[in-house]
Amino acid sequence: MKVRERIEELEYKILAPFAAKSRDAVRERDESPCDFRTAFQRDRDRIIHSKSFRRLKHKTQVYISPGDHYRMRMTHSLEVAQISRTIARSLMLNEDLTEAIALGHDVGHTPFGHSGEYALKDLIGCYSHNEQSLRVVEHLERNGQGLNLTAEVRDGILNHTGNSKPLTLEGNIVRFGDRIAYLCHDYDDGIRAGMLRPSDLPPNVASTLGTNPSRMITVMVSDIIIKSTGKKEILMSDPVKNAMDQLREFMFEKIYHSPELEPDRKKARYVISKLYEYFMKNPDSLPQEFLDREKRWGLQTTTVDYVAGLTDLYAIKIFEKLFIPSTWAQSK
Ligand SMILES: Nc1nc2c(ncn2[C@H]2C[C@H](O)[C@@H](COP(=O)(O)OP(=O)(O)OP(=O)(O)O)O2)c(=O)[nH]1
Repeated sequence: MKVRERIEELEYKILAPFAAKSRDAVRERDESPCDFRTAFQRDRDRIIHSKSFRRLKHKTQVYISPGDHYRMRMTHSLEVAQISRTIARSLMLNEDLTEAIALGHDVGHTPFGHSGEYALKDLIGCYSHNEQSLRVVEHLERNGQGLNLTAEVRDGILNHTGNSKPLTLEGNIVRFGDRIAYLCHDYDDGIRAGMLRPSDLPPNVASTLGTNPSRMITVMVSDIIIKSTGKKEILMSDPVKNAMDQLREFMFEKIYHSPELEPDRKKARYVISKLYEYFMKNPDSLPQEFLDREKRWGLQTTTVDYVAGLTDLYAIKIFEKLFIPSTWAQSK
């Protein structure tokens, strides 16, 4: 019996009845299974080895061009994976599936975080990073062939945010894991940036979740585990959910929509708009790989794919080269 088959059997013996089982997973296209790794382990590994995942290390979470101790999207994805895996393992759900969804959930994020996303939305009428993440793994990675992931992982990536919920409990864990991770690490980074103090927290947040970021994670994670054990749903108790919602409102006011960060957000939107407009007018300047895809997807989608895939650093570099040639000349 192969190692993978043994793990697949173990999943049936050990995991909760509602856990997703890797033996039942179906890929986009038929493919022979790996001898050692289950389908979900293999999906996780494919995501880790993808270019889009590597680029997350140079994509903004909240602060543009921050110091080394601030989170970028890569660190965010790792923290979402850590939090989500703890919850999955404690509930005897499929940890590998949870990890694959968590690591892949943001691969479609634009440069400059949500500012880049809003810029593209203004330009083309619709753009959602979760839909783009799915597009990346289905149609853009591996020179357009996609990663051929399982339906469970793709569903979790697509539905990690927004109104429709993932079909698996593992996907629903990542929805919570994402929020818990970003609220706590952005709060931590906000303190580091001198934009927040623990004493600024609304009293109900401080008394329910505490004021230390790691304590906040523990409170929310434990609450989900206690509330969801033996259930067919991923739940959070009302008091903790209310405190989490209040923390989110507080973070929007103090950080995500803060006037202090508006100049950076404005610059980011400007860079993205200029790049989009430039490549729409000069498609021949797109890299060959994208030009090849234009025939299938059309110019607008191809330009969006290119601009959305850029890292912050690379977007700035191209912007300077195209629009501020003197800066570009000096940097050479
Ligand atoms: N949701 C949201 N997040 C923002 C905004 N501006 C900055 N951020 C930051 C806060 C978090 O670090 C991160 C949240 O974005 P993500 O793509 O990680 O989460 P997502 O939009 O899927 O979360 P959600 O479903 O809204 O809780 O981006 C904004 O206008 N909306």
